[in-house]
Parts: sequence; structure tokens; C-alpha cells
Amino acid sequence: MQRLLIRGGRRLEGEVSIAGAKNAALPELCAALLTDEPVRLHNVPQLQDVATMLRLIANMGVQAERVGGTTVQIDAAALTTPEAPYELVKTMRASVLALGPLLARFGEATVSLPGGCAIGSRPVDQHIKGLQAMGAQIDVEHGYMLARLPRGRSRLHGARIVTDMVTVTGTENLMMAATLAEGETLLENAAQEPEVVDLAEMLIAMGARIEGHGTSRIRIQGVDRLHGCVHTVVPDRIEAGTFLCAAAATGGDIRLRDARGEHLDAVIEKLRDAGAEVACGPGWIHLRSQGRMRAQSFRTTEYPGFPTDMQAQFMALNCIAEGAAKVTETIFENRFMHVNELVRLGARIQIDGKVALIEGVPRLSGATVMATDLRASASLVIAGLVADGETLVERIYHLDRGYDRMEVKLRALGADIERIS
Ligand SMILES: CC(=O)N[C@H]1[C@@H](OP(=O)(O)OP(=O)(O)OC[C@H]2O[C@@H](n3ccc(=O)[nH]c3=O)[C@H](O)[C@@H]2O)O[C@H](CO)[C@@H](O)[C@@H]1O
Ligand SMILES: C=C(OP(=O)(O)O)C(=O)O
Repeated sequence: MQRLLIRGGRRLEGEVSIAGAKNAALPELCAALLTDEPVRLHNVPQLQDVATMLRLIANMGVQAERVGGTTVQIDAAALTTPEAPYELVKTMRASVLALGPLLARFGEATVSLPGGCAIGSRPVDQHIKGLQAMGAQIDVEHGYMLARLPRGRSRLHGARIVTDMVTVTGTENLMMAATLAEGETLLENAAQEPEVVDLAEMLIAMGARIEGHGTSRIRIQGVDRLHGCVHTVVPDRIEAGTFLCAAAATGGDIRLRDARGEHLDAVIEKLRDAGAEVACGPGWIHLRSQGRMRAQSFRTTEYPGFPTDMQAQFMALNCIAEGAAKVTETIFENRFMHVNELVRLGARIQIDGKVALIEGVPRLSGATVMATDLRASASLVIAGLVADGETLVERIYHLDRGYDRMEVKLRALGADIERIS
């Protein structure tokens, strides 16, 4: 099994390029299933989840391949099997995003329930409820969602859907399904994340009629068919935020290329409050920091609030900052798995339900730690970069799910980090 060996104490300095967003690329690969014409996606990040999604759609009989570094071509004309089997879904929850497009185009789909994961139980009841409101019949049997249209119907129909909570992939699944439904669909309480907006823009380029994306009310007029398109995946704001936290923690000075500062307002504001200087321009973010940061309290919320996907990384920064901070996780019920590992590196953190109280310490000391989920892994890497001596991060397959060669990029910024077997 591979691990990351980090020798802490180096300041991050230099320039790095940010990849396309995992959480936009995954729904967009599924959106390509909505048409029988070829779709070309640029800026698709090279990471494990994308490889899994390509395997999942290839398994349906779709031609899906990389045609050069970050460009992927998908041709779903010959899709034969509208199915997402458990073996592929279990390693990547985003597989559930195949459900809406398959049902909308073929009138049937069999998709494994994703099951829980380290950060919480993560049910998909809102996806099911929304598709049922659009006329789908969905039975859950033997761990699978068996979805189909009623006899005599060939299309979903539009509906007004109010989800119980804001759900990112729920909004994406329903928006994709609605593009080919008969009539109008209104998604209330919709997610406003930049990845939802990017997906909407791709769907519009395919001929979909969508308004209101980026707000909590998305209106979709169904069309008879969608056509192929060429689309560029939006930059990954979470990868960008991770590098910013790493640089701030090490007293570094870095410039991110291909990054969108306007998608990271809540994180950048906290980094400024912590004492970092952050400047943004078209396609770049520059962070400069010196000395110890000041610990910052925050609550995770839906976009445009502080993203849950940045909670663990900012917590690592808080661990070695001056003062104390209260971090409240409101989105997932079990997203403090990194805390015990950070404590093993010398951090002082106490958990009380949804709240973690962090008392900054002047130094961490390297140790062997275990990654438990994707962003927890990133927080351990940041902690390792500032800890004295050697830190060994195990189970980095979690990290590889969502970061494009993180250690290579960190090394280019001056970190002493290597992947070992
Ligand atoms: C592939 C992808 O884009 N993943 C992101 C997406 O996950 P994902 O879309 O799975 O997360 P959701 O926005 O759906 O989850 C928000 C909350 O709603 C709950 N919920 C959701 C759907 C549902 O049917 N029932 C239900 O109870 C979840 O358990 C969670 O507590 O948004 C999360 C929240 O920003 C991010 O952390 C993930 O990185
Ligand atoms: C939780 C995440 O991803 P996923 O929804 O794919 O598990 C994440 O990107 O931090």
C-alpha cells in the first residue's frame, strides 16, 4: 500500500496550476449520457474518481476515453446497459449521478445504492423523491434502485420539487433528468455551488433550457433531445483552497494558476482574518503569509458559506495557529475523523457533537497517521508539512480519489514529500 512520507518545516513558495473540479467533472461525465452525440470535456482532472466514473460508463457500453492529458471524449450512442453496479458505486458515491440521465433518456435505470461512508450516512432519498415527483417508479431491492417509467409513458414529466435540505448531487441529478422531461420543472431549495452552475452551463451548451442556476430556484423547460457539446470543467475550488491553507500554514508565498478566487470567498476571508495576504485576479490567486496565523472559528454551510470540503484542511491550519477556535460542522454528522490523527501529531482538539474546539499549539511533531477520507487526508498532509521530523500518511488511496498528483505539486512548491510503497 502506498503512503506519503513528509519531512516538515519547509516553506511553500512558487506557482502551481489548479486542476478541473472533481465535483464538476463527475456529474458532467454523467450528463454526456443524456445524448447520442459525442461530448468532449476539457480540463478533466486526472484522479481516481474520474477513472472510476469512466469505468462505470464504459461498463454501460459507452465509449469513454481520454484523448490526451485532460480531455475526455464520451460517445453514449451505443449505450446498451443502463446500470451502475455495486462494485463500482461502492468506491464512489457520485455514481448515483447516473440515475437521472439514464432514466431521462432510456426510461429505465438500475443503480446501486451508494451506502454510507466515513463522513456520514449520506442517504439519497431526495434524489428518489424528486424523480418520483417527475413520474418515475422506483423500487429499492437487493441494494439497488430499480427505476422505470410507468407503462405507456416514454418521458419523465416536469414537476415542482422542494427538497428537504440543500443537496448538491440531488440538485444535479434532478436538473439533468428534467432537461429531457415533458414540460417545466422547478427545483426549489436548489444547491448554488459553482459545480452545479458549471453543469447547468454544459447542459445549456447541449441544448437544455435552464434558468436560475446559481440561485436556490432552478427552472428547467424539458426538450425532446440534447446534442453533443464541448465543455471545459471549472477549476477545483477545493484543491485551490487546500493549497492556500497549506501555504498559509507554512508561512509561504504561492500563486495559484487556473483558479477562481470568486468561488472561494468564505475561505479566503478566513485566511485574511488569520493574517494571510490574499489577492485574486482573473484565473489566479496569490497568498503570502508570515509567522503564525491567528486561529479562526467557522461553521460549514452550503455555498456560498464555508465549504464542508475545506473544514479539515482549515482545521489543520488552526492547530498550529495562535489562539483558540471553534469549528462547527453542520453538513455531515461524522466529519471529524481527522481529529484523532491530528491529535497524534500534537494538536489540541476537543470534540463536542458538531463542534470541535481547537487550541493552537506552537508546533506539531511528526508521526505515522492514517487517512480516513479524502479531505481528512489533505488535512494530515498539511499538518505533516509543518510538523517537526517525519510524518507518514497511510491509506492515501482516499487522497488519490480527489487530488491530481498532490505530492508532485507540493514538491514543486518546495515541500519535502514523497510517495513510498
Ligand atoms: C460528488 C460531490 O459533488 N460531492 C459533494 C456533494 O456531496 P453530496 O451531493 O453527496 O452531498 P449533499 O449536498 O447531497 O449532502 C448534504 C446533506 O444532505 C443530506 N442528504 C442529501 C441527499 C439526500 O437525498 N438526503 C440527505 O439526507 C446528506 O446526508 C448531507 O447531510 O456535496 C457535499 C456538500 O457540499 C460535498 O461535501 C461533496 O464533496
Ligand atoms: C466528500 C467528498 O466527495 P464525495 O462526495 O465524492 O465523497 C469531497 O469531495 O470532499
